[in-house]
Amino acid sequence: MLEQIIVSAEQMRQIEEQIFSAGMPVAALMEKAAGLCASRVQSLYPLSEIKKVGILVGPGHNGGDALVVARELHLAGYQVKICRPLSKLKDLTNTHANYAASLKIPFFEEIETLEDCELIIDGLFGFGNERSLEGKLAAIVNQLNSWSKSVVSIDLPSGIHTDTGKVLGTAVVASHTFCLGLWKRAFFQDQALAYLGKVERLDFGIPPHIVWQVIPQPAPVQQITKTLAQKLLPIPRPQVTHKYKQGHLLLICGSHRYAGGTLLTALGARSSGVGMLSIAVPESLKPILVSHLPDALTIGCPETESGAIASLPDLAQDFSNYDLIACGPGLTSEAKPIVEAVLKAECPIVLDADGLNILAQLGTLSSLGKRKATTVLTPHLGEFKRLFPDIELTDGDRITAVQTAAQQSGAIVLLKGARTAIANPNGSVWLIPESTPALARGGSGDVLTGLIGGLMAQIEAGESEFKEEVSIVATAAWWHAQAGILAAKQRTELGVDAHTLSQYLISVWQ
Ligand SMILES: NC(=O)C1=CN([C@@H]2O[C@H](COP(=O)(O)OP(=O)(O)OC[C@H]3O[C@@H](n4cnc5c(N)ncnc54)[C@H](O)[C@@H]3O)[C@@H](O)[C@H]2O)[C@@H](O)CC1
Ligand SMILES: Nc1ncnc2c1ncn2[C@@H]1O[C@H](COP(=O)(O)OP(=O)(O)O)[C@@H](O)[C@H]1O
Ligand SMILES: [K+]
Repeated sequence: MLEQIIVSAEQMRQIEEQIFSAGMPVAALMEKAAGLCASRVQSLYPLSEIKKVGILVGPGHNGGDALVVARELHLAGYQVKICRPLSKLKDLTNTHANYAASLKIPFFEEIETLEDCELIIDGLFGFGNERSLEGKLAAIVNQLNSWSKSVVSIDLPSGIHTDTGKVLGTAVVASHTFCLGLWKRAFFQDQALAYLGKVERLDFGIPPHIVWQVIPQPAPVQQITKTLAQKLLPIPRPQVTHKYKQGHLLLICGSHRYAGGTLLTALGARSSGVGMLSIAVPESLKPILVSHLPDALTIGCPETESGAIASLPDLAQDFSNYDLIACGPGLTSEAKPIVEAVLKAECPIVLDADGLNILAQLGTLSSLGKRKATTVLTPHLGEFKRLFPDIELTDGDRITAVQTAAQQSGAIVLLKGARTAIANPNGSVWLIPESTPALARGGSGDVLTGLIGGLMAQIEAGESEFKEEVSIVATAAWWHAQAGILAAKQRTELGVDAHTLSQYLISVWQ
């Protein structure tokens, strides 16, 4: 459960405070957290493989953690050296420094003394870091980065802002980061990814009731996990069911110019397992759709001169037949009347690509909250800026930006990126913990739109009471990312074209 929660620096500080005021000694908690760091370091970098470890110690409790690690590694037989650039230390950190010195672990002020070390432990700053690294400290970090050594950062790479993930002047480029206690927001911010390396959370035993004293339950910012995604999947299906009970999705997409995107959206939808898939496309695209998706009901629509959808025929006009409509990929800007009509539907809708661009032109964003059913918007950053020109990404903070966008628009907003973020109008946010740059390819977003539509349609049609749509959207995004990861593992990062991606979706669950 705690694995799912994502906190800000302020919330972590308050949780820590509650633990201390309940009687846990500060030094004991540090011993637990840093003790875990020390044993993880020993399993990742066993003494049989490396001997010399340099420890970078800052003035606060992050430095205290580093000194505990220094002590443990020294006692285990590693050759440990400490670089402590600042003389003034917090009391507890100072006590650990005195003990380490009594063990004859050498202390230095200059980072150069660590150059012959095979591994560096970065305990300069943790979640207390808010100011920019300047002067001597910046020089130390830059020197360390220039060596390209293995670096384990305790809690956060020093110099990374805990909430926004912004680089404060400069920051340590870690090979591993051990996040202590609870996941912090920076781990889900695109701009921090290049600094984090491999990440893991070290659970030092925070009592859940203390967490809930500080943050509301359910946690406003959470990550989607495999367990949760699996739980939200509409399987097993009931024994007695039929196709319309398993969700009827209407896709409205495509134009002469963008036939491929239509196919990819449809393939994404098909892989969701949706009971019935109807696809409204320009008439001339019908043969190609039918040849690739014989299982779908393809509805040919009258076309404009340039091959965009001009109007919707009866079959695609009576929206009451559908559990959900996904609309947008490949429409071109000519399909304005189509998007206007879709916005009037009484069922939930998903808008992507040209659907979003048209929505931005219509200027009706603020009326989405008045729709009877849920609206899901799935912009990448460019579309996001067009849709929400007033929302600034202050300090590059994508999490707050998407949260604001959902609250402003009354829609579920999914902001695509290396770490996709999904926000609900009530303020809650879901984050996708891992993905792959293999997905940075034309068409992978189309696959996602279809998948979200197909999965949501099944949930809408289903009998389950639990229909928290934002978590279904997050499940689809998690699934999409996992398919990318799996495909990249088997085919390299170059082998994950969008069509291949759609074929890998179901393998995620096999
Ligand atoms: N999560 C938890 O509950 C636990 C946290 N512990 C450790 O405690 C850390 C937080 O400790 P602190 O609150 O002491 O904070 P930090 O150790 O992150 O550092 C804060 C200190 O550095 C100074 N400082 C911050 N940025 C600076 C800059 N750019 N230039 C110069 N000085 C700067 C501050 O004035 C303050 O004195 C965590 O990251 C973690 O490593 C563990 O010891 C125990 C459990
Ligand atoms: N560096 C990256 N790491 C992980 N996922 C990425 C990365 N770049 C893009 N993606 C994912 O790929 C998809 C791209 O979607 P989009 O920009 O709409 O492309 P398209 O319109 O060509 O389909 C999104 O789901 C996004 O999250
Ligand atoms: K650190």
